Amino acid sequence: MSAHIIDGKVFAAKVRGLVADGVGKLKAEHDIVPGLAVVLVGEDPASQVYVRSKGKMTVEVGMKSVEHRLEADTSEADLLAVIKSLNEDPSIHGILVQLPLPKHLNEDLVINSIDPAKDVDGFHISNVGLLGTGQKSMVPCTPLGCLMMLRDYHGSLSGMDAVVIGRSNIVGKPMAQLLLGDSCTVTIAHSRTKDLPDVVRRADIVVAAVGRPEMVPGDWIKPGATVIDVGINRLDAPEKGEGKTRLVGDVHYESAAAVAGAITPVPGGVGPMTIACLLANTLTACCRANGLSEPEGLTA
Ligand SMILES: Nc1nc2c(c(=O)[nH]1)N[C@@H](CN(C=O)c1ccc(C(=O)N[C@@H](CCC(=O)O)C(=O)O)cc1)CN2
Repeated sequence: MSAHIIDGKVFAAKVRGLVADGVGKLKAEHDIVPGLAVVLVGEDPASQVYVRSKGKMTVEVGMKSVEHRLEADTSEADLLAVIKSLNEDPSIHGILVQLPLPKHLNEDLVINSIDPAKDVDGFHISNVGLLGTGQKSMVPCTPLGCLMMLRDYHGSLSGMDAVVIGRSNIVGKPMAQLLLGDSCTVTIAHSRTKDLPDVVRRADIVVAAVGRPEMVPGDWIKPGATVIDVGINRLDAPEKGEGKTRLVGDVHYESAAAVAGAITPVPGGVGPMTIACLLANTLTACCRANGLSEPEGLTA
């Protein structure tokens, strides 16, 4: 058996197309342009790439893009002042602080200083609480992207057994809430879970978000299950040349693809959906801020 490959690049392009349509309609009917501000502190190379991509794609879908690049030693007070000015700026509907932040900054404090209505990452404690209680919220981009791919592939997820491996605030916990919201029976597994292979073997849906390269082998996967690999791990690849690297997920792709019904690759799976969902969330935030109906198919 060979799994269906869920192509995140193609799916993300479709989502960005829907966002661009929504942005065009807002402009034509209401003369409103959604604005997204991204704040980057420091020079983490991967973060710089993601922030550049976010800015480029924001402009491509017709939105206003603002970038604040701050020095690595920026004080908490200065960062909070930037966020305050963005909270008060009516042309900005979405604010995102790129993570990870340098160690001297308190991530929770910084995130919770963002206006929850503009918190397009869905990390603010108010949005976490709203999602956890099944109320309308901003939903974290990576789990939202996973949910969209699962719904697109399966239609209804109702009654399916889902295992989320990983309990981070950014992916594992919100992913579990979203699957619960779609009536899955959800298990959150983590480093202390007993008999992890057996737990995973029971699942119709496996979401791997642990950050450990190729930790989940194919013989943990139930035949026909759907595997969503959130991991992005960079390994040395001397076979490609000196200093070269290759990306792998948290799932051992070849062995898992041999038994799964469907699987997301790395790269080209969940990753591209993260930025597409950020744009979708910005459009949603803009519609909500203006009392307009939300775009269809772009929210949880
Ligand atoms: N404030 C936030 N910070 C971070 C988030 C987030 O959602 N909000 N997520 C990640 C980084 N991230 C976006 O910010 C992100 C990660 C990966 C990709 C992606 O498209 N990956 C590609 C591979 C890219 C590569 O070659 O490195 C793929 O998987 O195909 C997009 C966005 C942490 N920080």
